[in-house]
Amino acid sequence: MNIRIGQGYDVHAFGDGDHVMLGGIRVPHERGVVAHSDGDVVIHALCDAMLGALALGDIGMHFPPSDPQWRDADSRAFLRHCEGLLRRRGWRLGNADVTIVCERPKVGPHADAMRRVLAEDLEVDMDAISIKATTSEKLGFTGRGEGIAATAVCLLVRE
Ligand SMILES: Nc1ccn([C@@H]2O[C@H](COP(=O)(O)O)[C@@H](O)[C@H]2O)c(=O)n1
Ligand SMILES: C[C@@]1(CO)OP(=O)(O)OP(=O)(O)OC[C@H]1O
Repeated sequence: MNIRIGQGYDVHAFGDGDHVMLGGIRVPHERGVVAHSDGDVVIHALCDAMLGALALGDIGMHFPPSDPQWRDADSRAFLRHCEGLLRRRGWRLGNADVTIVCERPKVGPHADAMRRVLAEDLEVDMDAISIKATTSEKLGFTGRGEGIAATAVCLLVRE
């Protein structure tokens, strides 16, 4: 088989702070997120999608929340690690598609900056990375503004 698919999902609760990290971009917001690392749900969901495609477990198995080494970590390091795992096995990322779920912050104005950062870390063209967002129409935990979620799917390819 020369293609593999993976999917990932991540949630962080909002907490104290003045920004959220999304796709490696610092997005100003009146809340931060509660997390062991920098709490970047986009990158965490993307890592889980890539690890899922490789059947290599999940992000918590590679970077345990119990390990102080990852406290306040820049999630881009996790992404680059996952990229190395797939490349060493002969795969490359075909494309990835991410959906961020929150009422706020507004994601649209930052989406291209996120795509640029993620494409750089994943060593692919920017058009291989899609970032979308939706509210949940004020329903559920995202709708009440209690937290932020992201889902990701990716396709791995090899010739
Ligand atoms: N945090 C968000 C949420 C949504 N968007 C953009 O707004 C559009 C409409 O959202 P609905 O939930 O009302 O469908 C959505 O398609 C996104 O383009 C956003 O940028 N940031
Ligand atoms: C990223 C890690 C790093 O310890 O911790 P968190 O920042 O809390 O994020 P989560 O999405 O719960 O993933 C688990 C961990 O791998």
